[in-house]
Amino acid sequence: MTTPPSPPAQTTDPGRTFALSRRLFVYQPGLFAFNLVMWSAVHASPALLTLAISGVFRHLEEADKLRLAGSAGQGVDAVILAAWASVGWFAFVRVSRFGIFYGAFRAWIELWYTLDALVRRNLMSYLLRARGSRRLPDTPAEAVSRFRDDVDDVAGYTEVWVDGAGMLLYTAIAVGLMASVDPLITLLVCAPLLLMVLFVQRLSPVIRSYRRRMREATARVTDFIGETFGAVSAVKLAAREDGMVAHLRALGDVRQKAALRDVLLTELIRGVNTNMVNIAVGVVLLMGASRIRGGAMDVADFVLFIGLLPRLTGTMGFFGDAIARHRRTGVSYERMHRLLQDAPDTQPVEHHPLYLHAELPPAPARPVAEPLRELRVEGLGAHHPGGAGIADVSFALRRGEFVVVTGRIGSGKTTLVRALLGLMPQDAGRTFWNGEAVEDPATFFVPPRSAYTAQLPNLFSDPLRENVLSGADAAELDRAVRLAQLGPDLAQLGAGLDTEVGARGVKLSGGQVQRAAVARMLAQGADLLVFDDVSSALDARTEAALWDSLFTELDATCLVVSHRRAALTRADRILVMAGGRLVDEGTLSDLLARSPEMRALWDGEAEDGNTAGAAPREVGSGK
Ligand SMILES: Nc1ncnc2c1ncn2[C@@H]1O[C@H](COP(=O)(O)OP(=O)(O)OP(=O)(O)O)[C@@H](O)[C@H]1O
Repeated sequence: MTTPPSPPAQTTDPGRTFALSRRLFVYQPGLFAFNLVMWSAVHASPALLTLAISGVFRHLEEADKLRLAGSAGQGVDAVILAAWASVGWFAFVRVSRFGIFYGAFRAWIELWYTLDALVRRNLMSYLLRARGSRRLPDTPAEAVSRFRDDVDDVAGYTEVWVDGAGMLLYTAIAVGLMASVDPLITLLVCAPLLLMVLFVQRLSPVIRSYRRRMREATARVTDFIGETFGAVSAVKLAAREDGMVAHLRALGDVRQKAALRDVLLTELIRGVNTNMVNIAVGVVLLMGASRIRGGAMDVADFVLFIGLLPRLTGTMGFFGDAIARHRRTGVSYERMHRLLQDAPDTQPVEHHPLYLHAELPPAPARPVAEPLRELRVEGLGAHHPGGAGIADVSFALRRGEFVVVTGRIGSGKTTLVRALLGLMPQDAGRTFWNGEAVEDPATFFVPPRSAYTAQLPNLFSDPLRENVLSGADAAELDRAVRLAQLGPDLAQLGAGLDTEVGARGVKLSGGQVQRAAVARMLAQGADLLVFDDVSSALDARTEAALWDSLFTELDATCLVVSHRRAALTRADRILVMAGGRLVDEGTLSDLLARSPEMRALWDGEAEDGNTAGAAPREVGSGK
């Protein structure tokens, strides 16, 4: 599995990034403003500290001069008092910085996590509800990375603005103070620092490409490990352990080289940066010493320079980094947009309540749906990215019918039910529920109208009970378990319904996963039940018992993908798919009489030895 390269940064519009970020920051304007004030105090207060220290030296120098000039008494005392006042001021600022920093940090964490949560909520909400965007454009690992890294980048970008105001204030004060003392030294010190920032800026595409390669190499290793875990038995069966280890080692080597390059460049820049500060301090020491000797500068001014300089480089580096982060944020917005596909680009920053400090409101009651009388599908078409799919499929399903979709492997059965239910985009056709056109199948075909069991159902890593109920009324539990033929399994599983099923239900057998998924579907009490080949992991007798119990106890309408006789013999009508088209439709006896395709399927099934319930059921017979 390869990770597609990230979209290039230059395609992002910096103005759009500003607009989206602004919308995000004002989610809680009070909290944002509080952060701005607190962090301005944190960043600008060191200038006050340096001023205080410089003040101490200035007063001491003054006292010395007064003493040398022969004056004593009140004048000197007043200056010494002023020096103590500066020390007191220093101590006050120093101590209050602890409090300010604590408050600022708490406020920042609150803001950051709130914005993180908001963006994640917005992405998830769109993925769960949006039309036509249900198929993820990339791998699930990529989607997780959007939720983790890109959301962090976008919400963390607030830091640039929160810190920026304080940094700007500090830079203005520091440069102003230094220039008022000695413009030439200020220029000599600031110019190389500025050049360094520009140099790092020029290097930033290289830094980004090294970083990107490192992330891609890491993602390849992660993906490979994930795939290996998912295919342990296949690897063992094929005796491919050595090959897998060698491949992992090769991926690890590539990752190591990419990581080394990235870290080396970053550390090199950091080293040069730190040394630039040392060089700047050296310049001040050399030039300052000669100026002090010449009387053009006093110790207090000198202290001012030495005190303000180190942080000044930090702030300049910060602004260089801020530009890079702005671009990175733009790229993150673009990636999220790609994940959401058809969403407006403002979707990640929309304002919605988060309930971080309050109880969640109760889930909205399920809408009361009009009971199904007839489902009609006209000219349905849907295609997978490779081009395979279904075209021009039309059929109708009336209340209480048991309709089986059958066909050879790859004939389009699964594609038909998934497209019908809106689980993949349709590219043609219309669907009518009791004569009313269905506008958005994905949000329409949900309980209580319809429920679906996939060919390979997913369970959550929860107790079996939670998996079966999945939000349904607990009163439905026993009946759903019984109808789905899950009862005998409960006796086998040590903890019955309290059994933890493990990630994706790995602690259950294939058949148990399918029966649990069927029970989950039945618990929803839906009108239309759609089964995609659930019989593939059920023995013929259990399958026959499953259909029989549905007929006797439920008033449901069923659309069932199957090639098994247990289902075919019970069908009111059979839809025969071949090459992505509906090639025939009728009762089993009619189809067996006229359709060579149906006869081939029926005979193929007999060869598999699946003969439970083999006698064709009369059309319209009671259930
Ligand atoms: N995710 C996918 N991406 C690309 N092509 C796909 C995808 N899923 C199915 N196809 C292709 O679409 C066609 C129809 O597949 P589909 O799964 O609908 O057939 P099916 O009749 O349900 O097969 P089976 O009996 O094996 O479940 C096949 O050619 C298949 O290769």
